Amino acid sequence: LVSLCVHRQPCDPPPPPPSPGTPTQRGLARTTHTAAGVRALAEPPTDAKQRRSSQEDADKALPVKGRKNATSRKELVNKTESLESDLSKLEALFDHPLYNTPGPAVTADDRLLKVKPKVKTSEKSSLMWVSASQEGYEDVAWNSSRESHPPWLRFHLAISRWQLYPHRDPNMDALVQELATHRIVSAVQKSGGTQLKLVISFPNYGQAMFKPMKQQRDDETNYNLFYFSDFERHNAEIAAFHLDRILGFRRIPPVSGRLVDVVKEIKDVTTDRKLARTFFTSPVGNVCFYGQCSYYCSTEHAVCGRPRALEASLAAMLPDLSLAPRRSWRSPWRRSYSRSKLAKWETDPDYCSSVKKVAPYDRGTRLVDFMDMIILDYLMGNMDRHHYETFENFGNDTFLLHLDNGRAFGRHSKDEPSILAPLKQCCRIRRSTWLRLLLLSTPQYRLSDVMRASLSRDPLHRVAPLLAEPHLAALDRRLNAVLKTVSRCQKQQRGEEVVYDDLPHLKSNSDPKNKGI
Ligand SMILES: Nc1ncnc2c1ncn2[C@@H]1O[C@H](COP(=O)(O)OP(=O)(O)OP(=O)(O)O)[C@@H](O)[C@H]1O
Ligand SMILES: [Mn+2]
Repeated sequence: LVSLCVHRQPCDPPPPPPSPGTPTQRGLARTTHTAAGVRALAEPPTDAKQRRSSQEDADKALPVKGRKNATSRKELVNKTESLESDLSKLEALFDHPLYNTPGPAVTADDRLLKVKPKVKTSEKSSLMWVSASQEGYEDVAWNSSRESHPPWLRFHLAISRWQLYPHRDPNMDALVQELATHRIVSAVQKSGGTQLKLVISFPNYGQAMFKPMKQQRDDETNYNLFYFSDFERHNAEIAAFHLDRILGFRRIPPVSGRLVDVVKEIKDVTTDRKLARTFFTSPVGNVCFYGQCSYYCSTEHAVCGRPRALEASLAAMLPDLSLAPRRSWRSPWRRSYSRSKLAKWETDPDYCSSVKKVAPYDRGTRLVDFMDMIILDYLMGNMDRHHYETFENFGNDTFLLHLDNGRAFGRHSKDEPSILAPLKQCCRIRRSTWLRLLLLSTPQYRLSDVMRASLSRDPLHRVAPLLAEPHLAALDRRLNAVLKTVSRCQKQQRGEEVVYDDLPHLKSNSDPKNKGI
């Protein structure tokens, strides 16, 4: 006990409320991290937990400290070695030709935003952004040279018709670093949507979409909940970005995890009075807030710091709608969002043939782009893709934005076959996607290993792995199910090609038996 007190950090939580507590207390205790330490001891140790636990968790094992430490060191070495091997798999994956084949040439019309030179040639600078400096914001002196642009602006200027950012984007580290560490000068609620989220601003005028941690990372979604009642997960937003990049899509805006001080970085800087009014201190001394939204914005559903530190996901903001309007498309395989009714696609096995006849699914790559999206959703168990968006400027010939992934990674013990219905019914897949999936099913590039490696780079990995091992194992299992679906399609081929050939020059590698591609 003495040792526990000595090692307690000032930011450690106060003890959990007495059990069972009032419903509100129970809810608050759940949203704080008080249960995490206890659970961590029951789980197999991981490298991150080992590092973090050296003080707090090892203290709890005092009587057998010496012996425990010896085992821990060995396990730590093993874990470090296996993470290093996963990281080299990830590097090798991203070096693979399937990630480095040149895409279609990008012309000026294929850029989302254009830097227009000033009309008056008499002026010295070809372009200057000039801002009336506001409190907390930096004075801006960017010109048309790329070097002077902050990471968020480079991100915006690099968005093309085909992807949000290039493979091995030289701007990625700086952009993610900005999300993870830059000073927060403002935080206001984002209107629209069902659950609480904030728009965060940085001194260089960059912005991020903030989603708070609402439940423990490895809490499985209750089986009796309809998917549309599930809480969003901050770690799902983070993991979805990593998965989308590993699949080679690059259609999710970059996301970083961050531990935010809810007082200093939200309450003290917000100009949103409606938000500020919802802050309170919980019975166990944690600072909580709940904001205003159409669901789950009440004291019972507050998000709480520990006592002020709150885990959150911060997604890079897309260019403002006034500069780059987006079009929202209703998914043809949308769920009925009713507790009793089924949607047409659930009862009509020939549903795809009618979809294929109507624009925009009747030409171009829209149908196979849609298949890419549902494959991503199946792998991460996201049933909430009722709509998707595209950039209006690009018309119908463009990639689909995979926004809003907060309801993914809710269950690892169950796979949801209905998410794959479009693939089963249409039997169509891009060759490049299919080949990358085959690659990710081989031991050299195993999906779970490269995901573990990629996620280990997120700042919140230090607190605990972003995805628990059962979620990573589920990715491999689901990947096999996707590949089986494609094989089944090929066997029952009815005169129509299953594989959409977007890589004619890689045709020789398309034999599924040739897995070592
Ligand atoms: N990174 C981003 N940059 C700009 N806008 C975004 C970004 N991510 C999401 N949005 C926009 O904000 C809207 C709401 O975000 P999101 O869908 O993630 O919230 P939500 O509360 O889960 O919404 P819903 O309840 O409708 O599912 C989206 O429809 C999208 O248009
Ligand atoms: Mn949502």
